[in-house]
Amino acid sequence: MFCKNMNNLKNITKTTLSKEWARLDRIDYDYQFKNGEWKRLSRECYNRGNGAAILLYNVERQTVILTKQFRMPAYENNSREGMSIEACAGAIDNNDKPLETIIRETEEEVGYKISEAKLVLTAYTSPGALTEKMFLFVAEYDENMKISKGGGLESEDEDIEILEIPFSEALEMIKKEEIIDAKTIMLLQYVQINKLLIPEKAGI
Ligand SMILES: Nc1nc2c(ncn2[C@@H]2O[C@H](COP(=O)(O)OP(=O)(O)O[C@H]3O[C@H](CO)[C@@H](O)[C@H](O)[C@@H]3O)[C@@H](O)[C@H]2O)c(=O)[nH]1
Ligand SMILES: [Mg+2]
Repeated sequence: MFCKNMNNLKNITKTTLSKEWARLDRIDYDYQFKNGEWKRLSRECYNRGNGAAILLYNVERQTVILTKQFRMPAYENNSREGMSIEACAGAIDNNDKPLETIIRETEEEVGYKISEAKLVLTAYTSPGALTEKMFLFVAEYDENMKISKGGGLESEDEDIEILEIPFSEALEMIKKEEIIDAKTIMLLQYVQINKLLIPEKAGI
């Protein structure tokens, strides 16, 4: 069996090593190196589906909305880094579209009702280990869109603090390594590079 568009890949077999919350598969495959030699290789792939994230920004206030929550994998890596500051994000349920997911997560996690969002980046977050592809959005927010306190779903054991912080401070937090989540850094830098938040726009 050959993989789509790849004639240097064949005989792919999949063994599920673990299937609880998500699925860990070992995938074995024959791969032909540039020198022509074929080798049987093996890679573990963790599959928890795809994800969506959003950076909410307000031009008048020059602020962004972020979340703060405990992340066990980050704590496991470095116990001082367990509390993670991130853009609002959620896993995409099987049949959902990324936009539907992010509109729902925005209400659940930060309490803002948005009706539209702009897809600005699509990125594999860790393509050597995760199957996950992330869809990254931006949207403007204002206080009229705040319809609930947010904080995440108790039924899902979510415990999310909502932060509204000046954009300039968020950029400083990247420099100080207080924001170390990749999707969040990408979104903040997208807003910076594309000048979505600049003082002139706010009339400052
Ligand atoms: N029991 C159990 N529950 C889990 C596990 N992993 C996640 N959950 C539950 O599933 C919920 C997932 O919440 P979401 O808001 O949908 O996802 P997320 O954890 O914020 O993930 C988002 O960010 C991740 C980190 O950047 C992304 O990896 C992911 O794709 C998504 O965008 C969590 O609150 C938790 O209740 C697990 O291993 N075990
Ligand atoms: Mg989330």
